[in-house]
Amino acid sequence: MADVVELPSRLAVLPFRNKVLLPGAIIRIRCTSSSSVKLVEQELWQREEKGMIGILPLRDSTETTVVGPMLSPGEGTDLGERCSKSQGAISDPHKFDGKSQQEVFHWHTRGVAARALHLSRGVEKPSRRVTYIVVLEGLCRFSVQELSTRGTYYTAHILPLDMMKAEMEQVEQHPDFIALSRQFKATAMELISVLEQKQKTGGRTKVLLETVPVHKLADIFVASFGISFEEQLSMLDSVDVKVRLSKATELVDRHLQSIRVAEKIAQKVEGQLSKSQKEYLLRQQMRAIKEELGDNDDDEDDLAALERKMQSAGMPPDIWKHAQRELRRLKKMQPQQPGYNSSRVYLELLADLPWQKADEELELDLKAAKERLDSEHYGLVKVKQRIIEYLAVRKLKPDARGPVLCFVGPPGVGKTSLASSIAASLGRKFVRISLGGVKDEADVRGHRRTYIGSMPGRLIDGLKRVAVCNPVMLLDEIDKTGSNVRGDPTSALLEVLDPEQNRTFNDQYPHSFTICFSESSTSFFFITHNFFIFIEVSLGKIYLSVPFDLSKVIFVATANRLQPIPPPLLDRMEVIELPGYTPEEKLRIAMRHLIPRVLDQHGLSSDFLQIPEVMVKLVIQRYTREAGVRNLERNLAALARAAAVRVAEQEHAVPRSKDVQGLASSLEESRLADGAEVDMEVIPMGISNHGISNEFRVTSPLIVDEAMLEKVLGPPRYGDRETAERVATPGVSVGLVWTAFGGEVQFVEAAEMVGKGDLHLTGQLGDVIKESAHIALTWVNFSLYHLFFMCAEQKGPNLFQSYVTYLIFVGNK
Ligand SMILES: Nc1ncnc2c1ncn2[C@@H]1O[C@H](COP(=O)(O)OP(=O)(O)OP(=O)(O)O)[C@@H](O)[C@H]1O
Repeated sequence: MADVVELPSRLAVLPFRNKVLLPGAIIRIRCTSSSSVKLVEQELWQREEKGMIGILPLRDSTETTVVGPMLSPGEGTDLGERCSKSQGAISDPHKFDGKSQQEVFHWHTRGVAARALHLSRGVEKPSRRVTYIVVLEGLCRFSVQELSTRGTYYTAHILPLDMMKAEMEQVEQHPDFIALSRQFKATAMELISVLEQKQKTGGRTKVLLETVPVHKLADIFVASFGISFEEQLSMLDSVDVKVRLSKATELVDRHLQSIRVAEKIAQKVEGQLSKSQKEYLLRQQMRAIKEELGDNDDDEDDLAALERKMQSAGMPPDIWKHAQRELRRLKKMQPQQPGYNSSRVYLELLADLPWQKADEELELDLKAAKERLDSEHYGLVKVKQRIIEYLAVRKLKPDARGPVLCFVGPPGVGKTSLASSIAASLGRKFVRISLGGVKDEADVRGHRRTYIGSMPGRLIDGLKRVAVCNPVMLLDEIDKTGSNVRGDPTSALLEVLDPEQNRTFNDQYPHSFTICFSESSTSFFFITHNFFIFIEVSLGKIYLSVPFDLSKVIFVATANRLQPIPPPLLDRMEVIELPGYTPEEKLRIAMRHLIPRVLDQHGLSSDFLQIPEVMVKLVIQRYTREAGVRNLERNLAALARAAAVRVAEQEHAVPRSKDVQGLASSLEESRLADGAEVDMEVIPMGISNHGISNEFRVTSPLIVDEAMLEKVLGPPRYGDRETAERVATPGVSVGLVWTAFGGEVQFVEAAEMVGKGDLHLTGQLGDVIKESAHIALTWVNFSLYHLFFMCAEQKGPNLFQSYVTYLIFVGNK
């Protein structure tokens, strides 16, 4: 950009309607009107050196205000070299062709000389009209002294307005100018930084700031952003560089502020947009997940469904209030928020608990109950009698505080099935809570709600499963609970069943259970006064108390042994012992109950399999050693499975009716005789599955014999011969022991070893047994014997005798 531009005294003038070209600005225009095409052609296109033209703003004459000297070139197309010094207006200077004469335009008296940087010529088809595209660069200001026409376009006699170099240098020294230019540059720099952040450009503009004289920069900056025509004109008229700088500073600053405000608004809008977009995206994802899970019921709002479920759960009013409070909290939470899930699970639990739902108790028919017990269980006369008494009391006083029955006996003696018979007699649902192996207190009490994956205790879970508040609840294997660092479940059960611990709650026999929620507790925990249970659950810092009426539940407990049950818990229950069965009783149970049940379970009947008494006896003697009948049942089931395979493997035949048989046989015969093709008659096989199963051709039932026993059950595991054989060995004696599995014969083996004369006892022996061995040794007064014991836990006086016998035997040998 040249510092000072030499201007001719006359320039062809291109009118800019409501537009200004400022010095330093570059503009690309398309010339289509005949006058401008002519101007470009003659002044720029046909010249060898780069031409220069004047750009003069032209204002629509909507008002009478005169901006500057006006020219009234008259009407018509060819104005010739006529010129006029009078001020006035022109009718559409672009339309010298005389097409429109209505509009009046006012020429501005100051313009900008412009140099063509680029020219391109085009011919429109099919009119063959010539057009030009011109890239112009604004050079310097001029004032119009005189305007005249040359052919179809205007020319102007002009005077340059820019200062000469020396003059400019002088102004540049002026403190006002220095201050103004500093201020302008600072504002311009700020604008550049803002634009840089937005558009990541601005490097080039910064260079301009350092290299281009500041009075030119003012024009360049103002020209680069949109301002009103009036402002553009005012900028054009600012010939004084100080005025120009201050105006430019003002305009740049205003532009800067407007960018900042726009940015703020944009950020706000963008924030709102991105939030709503995020929500939209999440909802879309949620919908997709639901669809994937097959849970695409969009209309069903989860929480609304939960609320409906809670409403229909029949909670007592105070619990309903508490649940509503919790639901309100949940509604305010985001699903991703910690605690949302546990809160939700908790409410689901409250909604699922059978607060009021109870099975209607049948009118208790004691005779029917007795018959049922007899039909389902062999023997157990005293036990059945006690159950009938229990039921009779309940019949007379349904809300009577009855004891918790506890069936104690070896495995497989019918404890569970007796409890289930009680439920059936009362017409109530039966739920079994297995306490075997429960070592964590939280298993019974439930987990803290603050614990991720927390669950209610087994009792509450059982109630949820059975979905009625008056089931018969079997606390199975109550003696099998152990303790560890996480607490003692037995103590929790004690709180459930021991009235002594909760005397403060109710001296009378209470009829409601309470679940309390407290932070102090480790989890759900039960404090009971008979049927009062308090379950404590932590809920952050909020203490809650939710009572649950469990008075309608009938508790029955089972245990294999009495010893592990803590005396206070034992006191709370009425123990009914089931000592186990003799072989004869087992035989009766097998013949009357087990075999029919096993056959039925395997889809068989006595037509397919028969197990004679003598074989059952053998199974009892040789394949089982138990107080109950569980293994016996298992062995019988193995025989039934073997028989089922055999029957299923047998070829089955669909019996033919007499007619069909006759027809078929005649067809078969004729076919065989002639060797010709026979039209086959298709007989529809409308036979149900049941029908087919009855069509097995059973020639004769399978009768279990000794060979089959060995084939199916393997070689005998226990035998009479074993005892005789073993005691024939020197140093082996027989002792009687009683374990959880019933009475058993155990072998005691002593062996003499070379050594110092110590007594070594091997195996897992209890203190009583160890003591017996030492007493025996002292008594016999022998020095060194080694005993081998084959049982794990044994006791009883007979072992002592065995030791003595064989210590003497070994010593005398
Ligand atoms: N006296 C009996 N009459 C008929 N069937 C019996 C008798 N005693 C036990 N049974 C049967 O033996 C099987 C095992 O009984 P059950 O499961 O009730 O034993 P349990 O004493 O509860 O054992 P565990 O202590 O292992 O739980 C059941 O099929 C049951 O019907």
